[in-house]
Amino acid sequence: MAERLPVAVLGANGRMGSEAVKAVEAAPDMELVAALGRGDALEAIVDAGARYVVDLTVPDATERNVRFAVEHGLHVVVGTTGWTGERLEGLRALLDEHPGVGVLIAPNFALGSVLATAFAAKASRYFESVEIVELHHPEKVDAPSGTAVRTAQLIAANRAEAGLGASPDATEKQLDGARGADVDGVRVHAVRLRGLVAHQEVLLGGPGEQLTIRHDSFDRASFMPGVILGLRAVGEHPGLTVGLDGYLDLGL
Ligand SMILES: NC(=O)C1=CN([C@@H]2O[C@H](COP(=O)(O)OP(=O)(O)OC[C@H]3O[C@@H](n4cnc5c(N)ncnc54)[C@H](OP(=O)(O)O)[C@@H]3O)[C@@H](O)[C@H]2O)C=CC1
Ligand SMILES: O=C(O)C1=N[C@H](C(=O)O)C[C@H](O)C1
Repeated sequence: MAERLPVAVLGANGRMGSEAVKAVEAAPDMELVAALGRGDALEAIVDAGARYVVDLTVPDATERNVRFAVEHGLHVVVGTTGWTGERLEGLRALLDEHPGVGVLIAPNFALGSVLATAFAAKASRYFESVEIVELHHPEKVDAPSGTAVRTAQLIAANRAEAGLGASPDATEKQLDGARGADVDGVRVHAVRLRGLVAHQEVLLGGPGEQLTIRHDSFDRASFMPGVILGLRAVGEHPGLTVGLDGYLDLGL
């Protein structure tokens, strides 16, 4: 039998990390060799013989964790949010110094969400107006969600390619925040509501019509196939990949 992938999970006591621990333990081709929480020394993942790391921590910790893993030659699958353009550039430069190491930064591991984002980006060039509403559980510490930021960036890039600019908006007076956040010219609205897990709607409007592209994660189990897929593929994709779609042939 082939050697099992030795995996360490960071953020192992969190909502996502605890699910990832179970998913790795259940994967026949993987072995969970370390499960670290806040305050545990990162050296433990090296001592445990991990070759793959999953980071599901907090925006303030993820950059340090990922850089540590890359510097030690470990492949990393990252679900944590907070990866600004500047952080990504820094990581790209570090990866150039460590050829062969792969990092996947996946704003969303749910296949339906990855598809919804891809569909929305494609559709956005055919509609005059587009706005994003993301809806999450009230424990979420960041807004807007990483998924919404990524969706807005891809929409803006697709619209720019098609020669389209920002959606029309005659607003002259507003209460602060009433029109949401501006991400690359796309308005993003964040809802935090008890009972929700992770949801997103992209609203596309044209004369006399609306297309809504909605995805719902009702349970964190929805993210686990993507985490496992990422772990199986990351070693075959040296350098930085942003978005699980980078490992999927979506044909879009
Ligand atoms: N890509 C995707 O598909 C998804 C991504 N996410 C993202 O994943 C991240 C985690 O979300 P969630 O699980 O809900 O958050 P939680 O707050 O439940 O979990 C975060 C965990 O990280 C721990 N932690 C903090 N700092 C460190 C550190 N330096 N080393 C190790 N562990 C640390 C925390 O410890 P303590 O409990 O002691 O504070 C906590 O247990 C968020 O950024 C979220 O947006 C969430 C869902 C899906
Ligand atoms: O914090 C969460 O819960 C989620 N975070 C990710 C994000 O910010 O996009 C992914 C998903 O939306 C759940």
